[in-house]
Amino acid sequence: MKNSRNEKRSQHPNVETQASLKWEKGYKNVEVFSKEHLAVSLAYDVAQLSTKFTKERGAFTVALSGGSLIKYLRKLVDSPYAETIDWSKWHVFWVDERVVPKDNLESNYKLANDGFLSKVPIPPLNVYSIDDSLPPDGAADVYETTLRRLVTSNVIATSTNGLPKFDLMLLGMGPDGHVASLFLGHPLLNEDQKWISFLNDSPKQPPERITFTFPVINASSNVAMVVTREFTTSSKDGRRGRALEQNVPYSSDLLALQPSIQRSQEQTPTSKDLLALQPSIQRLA
Ligand SMILES: O=C(O)[C@H](O)[C@@H](O)[C@H](O)[C@H](O)COP(=O)(O)O
Repeated sequence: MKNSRNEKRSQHPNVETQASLKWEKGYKNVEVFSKEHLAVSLAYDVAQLSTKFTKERGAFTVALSGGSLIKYLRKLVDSPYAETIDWSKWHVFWVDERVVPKDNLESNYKLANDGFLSKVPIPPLNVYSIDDSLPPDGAADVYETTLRRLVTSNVIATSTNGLPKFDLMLLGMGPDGHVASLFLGHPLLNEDQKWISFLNDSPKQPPERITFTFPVINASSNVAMVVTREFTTSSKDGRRGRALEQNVPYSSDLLALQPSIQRSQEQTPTSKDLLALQPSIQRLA
């Protein structure tokens, strides 16, 4: 996210800007936070974007991932954001979802609803969960149809190449470098026609999922990768270790993730780079 934001953040009384570190290698868009400061800064940034897009477009489209991201949204449900954000303009989506009933503990919808959505007044019709009565292929098709309808009605903006352009995507990154449900070596990494695809063989449980594809992720106006875990360098089958040693081949995809990175023509971090951040993260945690 942009450098000027740090100045703005420092005007906010709750934000301790000195608690974040810029990574020495000079990736302008990578910041390392203590866990508490991450939650404070994330809330501040999301609120800023909510105000901007609500004013510009009359809507704010946010796509969530699962994982630990949800607990780092916790400051948004407190004062001042609970009262100042225009929640009625929010439209919430999932970048990936496990194809399980919505009340199942594995459901990303349930995770987000319990930890965040149930605590803020977003209109229920603006929360786009999957149809959990369908198998993965059907659920993916229905979700894509919903996105197309919302693009047509301009609730979701459109990129110059006709893709849905979400105002904000909040992504995590798994220990093997996966984002959304796009896993290293999986054929779905190359999907460039569908907006939403499905898999029955996710290496991470549960196996049945739907996921945004890379073209849709890369078309987003803003992407925040909220990475709070340690990356493993070895696993029983050695797969994770190899992924990290090979500098996970997401680099070009990640390069496209943030328009600001593209503009500055800087290198963007891969999973291996994020692994190198761990000492700093541990220092601040
Ligand atoms: O459905 C899922 O499995 C999650 O959406 C997953 O893709 C998650 O975002 C990453 O694994 C990061 O998870 P952590 O933030 O917990 O590391």
